[in-house]
Amino acid sequence: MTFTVRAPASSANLGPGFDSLGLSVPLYTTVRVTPQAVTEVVPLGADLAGTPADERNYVYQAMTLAARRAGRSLPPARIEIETQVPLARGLGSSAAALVAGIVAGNELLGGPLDTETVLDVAAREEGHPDNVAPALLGGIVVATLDRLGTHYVRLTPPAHLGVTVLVPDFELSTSKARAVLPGEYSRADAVHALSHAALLVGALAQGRLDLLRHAMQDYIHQTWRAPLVPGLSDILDEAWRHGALGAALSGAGPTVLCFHDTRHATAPLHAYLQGVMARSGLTGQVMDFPIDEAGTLVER
Ligand SMILES: Nc1ncnc2c1ncn2[C@@H]1O[C@H](COP(=O)(O)OP(=O)(O)OP(=O)(O)O)[C@@H](O)[C@H]1O
Ligand SMILES: N[C@@H](CCO)C(=O)O
Repeated sequence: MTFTVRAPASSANLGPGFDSLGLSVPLYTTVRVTPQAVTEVVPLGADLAGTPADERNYVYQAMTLAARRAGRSLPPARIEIETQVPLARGLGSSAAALVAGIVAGNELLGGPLDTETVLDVAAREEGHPDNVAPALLGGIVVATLDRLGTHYVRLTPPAHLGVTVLVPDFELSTSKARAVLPGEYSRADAVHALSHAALLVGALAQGRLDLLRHAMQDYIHQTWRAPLVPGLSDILDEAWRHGALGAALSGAGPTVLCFHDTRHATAPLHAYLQGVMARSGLTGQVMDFPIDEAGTLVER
């Protein structure tokens, strides 16, 4: 019996919540599984043309992670993969592929893993839970990973909170964007980061949209990554003047995320972001989204 798994994109960090905070964005990676006598892996669409059409594919590898955690072997199947999530742009394409694959593998095995275990397998594979947790659970999730498990709180998005993303037309791999980060930080930077991350989670939990732009300040990763993303510094400093409630580098970039109030038109923010792109010599897309609340879904 064929089944389909749909996992959403995500935006990690939200400024100071490095490796620990993220939200779910309604662009989807879809994995369609049909049990059959031999395994076939079929990436569909131009965006996945560069990904392996065999068992080396990241989605298939993720399916085997579910089997390994369950202590079973994966039955053969035809696995078709499609995505709306732009690759290597800071919108969690690898997390969507990973979560969709683990959930698909679990489903193919008859569901031996519960949601907490699926999340833990995904977070351990990615190394941090900030994309995989919202991809699996939807909404806004704050999470941490330790030797005992992946611990999280899922927040229902505050009323009137919408997302505007600027997605540049160039790729930036997470590994490259992590390589520019320092190995150590001063106590002042640590205190700045934890106080802002804590304030941000409190502001999101209480719907304090007025606090977002203050709480989203970050020196842990954005400062170091700014040279890789033309226009980022300007947007972080100025987007609030054009209607953004706060701004951050999305994941490892190069996408930039702004929060907006859904009661107000976003045309001035779009015009500003298009202007930054033009001044920075970039092309790309500016799009508005609600925050996805469903997370990963299985349909039979
Ligand atoms: N649907 C998919 N099928 C196979 N491989 C995929 C799929 N989606 C993503 N990938 C792999 O993940 C890589 C992108 O991962 P990377 O961590 O660099 O960026 P990202 O996840 O899009 O962004 P970020 O982690 O910053 O949010 C792609 O180059 C590809 O190798
Ligand atoms: N927290 C991660 C997200 C991208 O995987 C980073 O910023 O490197």
